[in-house]
Parts: sequence; C-alpha cells; structure tokens
Amino acid sequence: MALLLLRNRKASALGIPRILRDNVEPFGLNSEKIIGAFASVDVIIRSYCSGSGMKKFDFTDLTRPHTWYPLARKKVRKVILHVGPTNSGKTHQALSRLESSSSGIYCGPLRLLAWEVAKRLNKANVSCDLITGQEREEVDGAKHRAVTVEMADVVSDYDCAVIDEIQMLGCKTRGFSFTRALLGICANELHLCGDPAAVPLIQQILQVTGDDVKVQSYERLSPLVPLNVPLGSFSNIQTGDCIVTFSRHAIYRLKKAIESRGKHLCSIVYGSLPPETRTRQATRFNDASSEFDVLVASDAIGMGLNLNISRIIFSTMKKFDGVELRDLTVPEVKQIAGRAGRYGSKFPVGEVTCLDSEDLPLLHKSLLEPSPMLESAGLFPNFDLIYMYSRLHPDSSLYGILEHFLENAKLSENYFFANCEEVLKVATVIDQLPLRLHEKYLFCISPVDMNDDISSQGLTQFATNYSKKGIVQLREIFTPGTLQVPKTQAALRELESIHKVLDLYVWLSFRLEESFPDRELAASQKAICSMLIEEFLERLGWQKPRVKKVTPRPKLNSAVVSRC
Ligand SMILES: Nc1ncnc2c1ncn2[C@@H]1O[C@H](COP(=O)(O)OP(=O)(O)OP(=O)(O)O)[C@@H](O)[C@H]1O
Ligand SMILES: [Mg+2]
Repeated sequence: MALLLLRNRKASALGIPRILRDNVEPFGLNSEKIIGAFASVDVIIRSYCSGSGMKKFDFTDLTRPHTWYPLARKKVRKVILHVGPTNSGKTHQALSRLESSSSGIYCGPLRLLAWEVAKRLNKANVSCDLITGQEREEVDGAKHRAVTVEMADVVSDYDCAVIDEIQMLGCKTRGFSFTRALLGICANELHLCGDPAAVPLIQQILQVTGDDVKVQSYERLSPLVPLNVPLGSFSNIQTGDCIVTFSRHAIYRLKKAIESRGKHLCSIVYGSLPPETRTRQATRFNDASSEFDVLVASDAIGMGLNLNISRIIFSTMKKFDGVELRDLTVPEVKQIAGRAGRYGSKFPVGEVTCLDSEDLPLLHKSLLEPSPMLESAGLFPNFDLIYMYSRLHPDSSLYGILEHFLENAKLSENYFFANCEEVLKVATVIDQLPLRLHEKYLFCISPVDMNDDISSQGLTQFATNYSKKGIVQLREIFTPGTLQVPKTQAALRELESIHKVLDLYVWLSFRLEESFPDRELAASQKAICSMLIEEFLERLGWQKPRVKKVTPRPKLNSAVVSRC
C-alpha cells in the first residue's frame, strides 16, 4: 500500500503531467482544470494518509467526501437554502441573484431547465453558456453558464452558484451528482432551491465544510385547487389541460382518444423523446397562438418547469418503477401537480384532479402530506479514487473494482452508495476490450441506455472500434441519408433509439475529440431524427398504422442491427 503512496509522491515530484495526461485529459479538461483535478488527487492522498500513517490505506473509506474538493474547501461559502412548495418563486429568487453576480453557474436536473435559464440570462444581457453532456453553446465573453448537474464544474471559482431541485440528492441513481455539486462547487454564494424535506440533511452534511448556511422559506405564489370531481370523460377536456400518465403506450392512446373528438390537438412530452423534441413540444403547448392546446405527458414534466397548464389530470396514480407497479409517492404527486397555475402564466389558479373518481382520495391525501424527510445523499467514488484503488489491484477489471467498492465502501450515515447497476452492466461489456482504465470508466459513465438494444449495441460498437483503431468514424455504424418519417410505433421507437446512439456519439466526441471526429455529422443526423419524430407526432401520431409495403431498416449498419 505504501508503495502506491510513494509512487504517487514520486509522481508528484517528477511525473505529475504523466498521471494527469493518462487520467484527466481524456475527459476533456483544460489546463486550469487539470491543476484542480491534480489538487484533488493530492488532497485525497493526504486526507487518506492523515492520522493513519503510511501503512494503512483504504480507498474504500468514503466517510470524508468533502475533502475531495480542495478548491471549495478554501472558502467559507455563503449557502442559502430556498425552500418551499412548488411555484413559490424559489428558483426565480436564486436566478435574480445569479443575474446580478459577476460570474456564476446554474446546475439543474433537466436539459430543459438549463435551457430556460440560459435563455433568461442572455435575454437579460447576461451572457450565459449552455452546457450539457451533449451540447456546448458558448457565448462570447460569457462568465455565466447554465448546465445539467452532471456537468457541474468543481474546479473553477465563481461568485454565485445555483443548484436547483436539490432534494434530488436523495435520488438513487443521479443523487451523487447533486452531492458532488453541493460539496464541490467553489462559489462565494451557493443557492440551493428545493423541497423543505432536504433541509436537515443538507445542514448536517455542511456542518463539516464550515460553510455559513441560512434557510429562506417560501409560500406558493398562486393557489392550487384539488378538485372533488374527476374528469370522467375525455369530452370534458379543456384548453390548458395536461393529462399525465406513465407509459409511452398510454401517452399515444390518450393523445388519440382526445384528438379523435376533433376539438383539441395534443403536444406530448415523455422521457425517451429527444430533448430538443420535448423542448419544442412544450414550447408549442405554451404558445397561446398554437392549435396544440392540450398536453399529454409523463412525469418528465414534473420538475421546476414553467408551462401554461391550467389543470393537471392524473390518468392514473400508479407507476411502474422498473420493479413493480406502485402508488405515486407524495413528492411525485406534489411535483407533478405543481405544474398547474404557474405564477405569471395565463392561468392564475391551478387545478388538479384525476381521470377516475377512485383515485381522488390518494391525490387529496398526497397534496396535504409533507414530503418525508431525506435521510441520506447519493455518493459515488470519483475517478481519482478508482484509479488509485486500481494501482493496488492492477489485475482487477473495472467491474471488479466497482464491485469491491460497492461491497466495502464505508460511508457516514449521511450518505448512501449510488445505484450503479447500469454502470456495472456497461463494465461487463467494456472489460472484454483492451482499453485503459480511464477509457473504460468513460464508456461506463456515458449516457447509454442499456435497456435499449440499439443504444447498448451502439455503445459496444463504438468502444470496440475505438479499442481496435483509436478512431471511430460515424459512417462505420450509421449511413446518413437513410432516415425516414416513422410510420408505425415500432419504427418510431427505433428512431428514438437511433437518436440515442447519435447522442452517445456526440457525448463521446466532447471527451475523446480526436477519436470521434464526426460530431457535426452526428449532431445534424440527430436533428433530422427529431424532426422526423415530430413529423410523425403531428401527422401520424394517433392514426391507425396502415398495413402496407414493408420498408427496409437501413439506418444502422449491419454491425449494429444484426445484433439488435
Ligand atoms: N418575484 C417574481 N416576479 C415575477 N415573477 C416571478 C416572481 N417569482 C416567481 N415568479 C415567476 O413565477 C413562476 C414560478 O416561480 P419559480 O419557477 O421560481 O417557482 P419554484 O418555487 O422554483 O417552483 P418549482 O418548485 O416548481 O421549481 C416562474 O414563472 C417565475 O418566473
Ligand atoms: Mg424551481
């Protein structure tokens, strides 16, 4: 164990750039960030040695995650917790402060929220970049950036930072990114917006950072009225209604049921639609002059968004969560219901009801109950720790290393180990390839959907070609010019999957720039995918599929399709 320390010490005297070149640059960090990243390696080593001498080295000890972020720890941050119900002006208040700061960062859980914030700041003449895993819209001279939380920058110094929907640090899969932003962002002021249920946990977590924490509570700005009468029939649908359901199939069924009455047209929003399509569908619904006056959506609309909804109608109060069909939780009901009657929208009073009367009691009960207090926040070892651990166990696969962390990680009671099932699934595949650890890690944290055959085969193909040749031309896996408007639900689903593969290519191209050189082509094909999907939604979405000649599926080359 001591050997590792000596090796690293030696490296820090003689070979700093080597460790960094091997492990940090591939992630697309600039030199300033490399220094920050190295500082964190150095600090981790010191924090792991302190008190235990050089003999005892336990990288699975994750009890002091605040020490992973040396830059943030140099400051006493002024932390303001903006908490209250939905539609109470929490985000607005934090953004007003961000707008007047000399430099800043907004971190949100959804691309749509980051996009809204970048638009708002730029409109207010505060230049603001938009950065998500797959997008970099940079504005000349910008000192502000709106990002999705996974892209939170923990190696720059900001005047002001905002983390929106902070209660998501309790999320099993994405919570660790919120924890990372909470502990790691270096800013004079850090504004956290969210549910009051997160307050005690955050106060406890920040006790060890020495930050100055204040809580600011909010009340709802406009009323939300739970109705005693269910919708009953689709003939009672009105302009401004949003009907919520949780399966893709049900979304199309409801759209058809509503549109076939000839009075309303529906925009739709659900998770596996391309983000840009979701944005355009939401924008079209928000636009009072558009004929698409009803929204049919999944819980993809359930967080922080400002939509022109007058009434939320739950078509069901149950959701399949991957394991079982369960009742919606109190926070889920409140978040979704909270989209109705947004302050400043054309509907000053929001209403909420269900399709069926039997669901009303659960709706009413959930809206009255406080959300359960958060007990712990997600945590996941960063690459530095995994790398150092791998030096002690050079024969271990990435899967083996992650599994070891999972079994042996020691955490304080404020944290839980993130659910890394998806990462482990990718690791099983990637470990077969002759790649270095940081390359494997990169593929493992990429936004691949391993439950989608085409998406997972796309990842395998990219990683295989990369390991063989070091360069991945998009044309090896995808033939441009072959995309068509889908004519069936199956073809639509396939196009959504192809979009995911192209999206993955763009994501990789931002991190392995020279090896994935066709970003522009991938991005333009992605845009075509979403246009074709939108055309389907507008023209064909609710019509019966016509039984006609079979069209070939030439979009992905045989290497991928043959294994789908
Ligand atoms: N002081 C204000 N002046 C003008 N508009 C405001 C003000 N406060 C809030 N709003 C507007 O009210 C709407 C709701 O505010 P905001 O999005 O900040 O609520 P929130 O509490 O963050 O809700 P959620 O919990 O759903 O994210 C937004 O459209 C926002 O621009
Ligand atoms: Mg908000």
